Amino acid sequence: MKKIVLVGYMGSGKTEIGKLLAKKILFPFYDLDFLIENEVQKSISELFSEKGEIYFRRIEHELFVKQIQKNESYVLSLGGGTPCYANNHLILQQEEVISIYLKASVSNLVERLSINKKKRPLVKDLDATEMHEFIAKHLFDRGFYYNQCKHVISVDDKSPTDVVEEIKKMLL
Ligand SMILES: Nc1ncnc2c1ncn2[C@@H]1O[C@H](COP(=O)(O)OP(=O)(O)O)[C@@H](O)[C@H]1O
Ligand SMILES: O=C(O)C1=C[C@@H](OP(=O)(O)O)[C@@H](O)[C@H](O)C1
Ligand SMILES: [Mg+2]
Repeated sequence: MKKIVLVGYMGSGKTEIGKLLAKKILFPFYDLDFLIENEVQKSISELFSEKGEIYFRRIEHELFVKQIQKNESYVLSLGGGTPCYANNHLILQQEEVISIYLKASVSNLVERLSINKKKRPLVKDLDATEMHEFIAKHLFDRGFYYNQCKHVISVDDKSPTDVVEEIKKMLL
């Protein structure tokens, strides 16, 4: 059984690459944000604005634990903050979990997040300069958790397909 778990900052490509990877290796695909939205019947943005981040992190932890307890192979894309709260990073150390950190540079993240930041409450109100400063510090703070992953793949200047092929080779 292989539980392939994608980790990384907002905009690193967890959702897009997870979906593509699952399709390529014929695994079920789960996205933790989607599981949360389905559970509470609200968007992530609505959840943050109506219930606040602490409530979001509780739901995020509960659904992460529930998903990781499923005895099946799958690809699971986390949210950018998942490993950083409620000791969730310790779950990534479980034997059947193949955790992969999709590592992106600050400039690449700013470029990608600027395309569609409205759905990301933590950066939706930042301009390009503010976003660069915010992400640089946030990425530094979160590096400890992201680097607990068993594998690290740089995603800078690589297409989603390139990254998926690299992950497939690594899984062999
Ligand atoms: N390797 C890549 N190269 C270029 N753009 C990418 C790549 N991976 C993802 N993207 C784009 O970056 C944005 C964020 O991707 P997404 O999968 O939502 O990231 P995450 O789930 O990590 O926040 C989307 O617009 C997506 O199309
Ligand atoms: O970095 C974070 O704390 C968050 C990342 C988001 O997921 P993506 O990384 O898929 O955007 C989502 O869980 C929420 O906006 C919080
Ligand atoms: Mg995502």
